[in-house]
Amino acid sequence: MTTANLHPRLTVVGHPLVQHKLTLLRQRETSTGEFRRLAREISLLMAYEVTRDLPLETRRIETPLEPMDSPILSGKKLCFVSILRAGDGILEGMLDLVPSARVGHIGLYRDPTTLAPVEYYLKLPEDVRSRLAVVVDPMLATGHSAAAAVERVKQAGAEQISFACLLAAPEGLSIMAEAHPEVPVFTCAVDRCLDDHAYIRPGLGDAGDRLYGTK
Ligand SMILES: O=P(O)(O)OC[C@H]1O[C@H](OP(=O)(O)OP(=O)(O)O)[C@H](O)[C@@H]1O
Ligand SMILES: O=c1cc[nH]c(=O)[nH]1
Ligand SMILES: [Mg+2]
Repeated sequence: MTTANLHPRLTVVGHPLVQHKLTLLRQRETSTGEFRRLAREISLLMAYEVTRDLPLETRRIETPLEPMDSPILSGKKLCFVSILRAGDGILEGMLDLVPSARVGHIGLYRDPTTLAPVEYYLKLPEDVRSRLAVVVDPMLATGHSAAAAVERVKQAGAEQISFACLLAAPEGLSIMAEAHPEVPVFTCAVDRCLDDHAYIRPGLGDAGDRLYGTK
């Protein structure tokens, strides 16, 4: 099956630096500090892809030598929405590239038995509706957390929404295609499948635990 069959608006970020860093990130022996650093670097590179279509306008400026009309980002710009807690490992890198972006947080965890997302926190910027909202989480596994987070952002009035993750399972992409087919999804890789505990295989393990050293 090709990736286009899994999701109509899927981008796999194939840049060699991203792919190299993703391999290091996946490795069992990668330390917590190194994992956090790699996730941040990959996210910065992903932010470059995610923002590729931001609209530009022209501003009259003066260089030291003469005036010119030069391109500049137009209107209200970006809001990153992190799905706590592992989303914060992506947020840092995206903010490195776009330091002025607004930030929202959605606290979600997967119920270990039902795997349904349980919401425990929500705070979005008031003007999220006039920004491109980029929902971030390293893992798109069953897809239920991402689908629920995007739904929340839609309820807040946002009309332009993207989702960015490090790894996606085919199952999660199908759920996103069903629930939010118009929302572009960016990932660094589409892995083989989910296992019996809904972990992505081959995957990278538990992203939150690896980012924060909690296991
Ligand atoms: O696609 P899904 O099947 O919904 O799974 C993906 C979710 O699972 C992980 O979070 P987790 O529940 O482990 O919470 P954490 O970030 O607090 O560790 C991950 O960061 C996603 O949010
Ligand atoms: O593989 C997975 C699936 C869900 N959450 C993770 O952190 N890893
Ligand atoms: Mg986790």
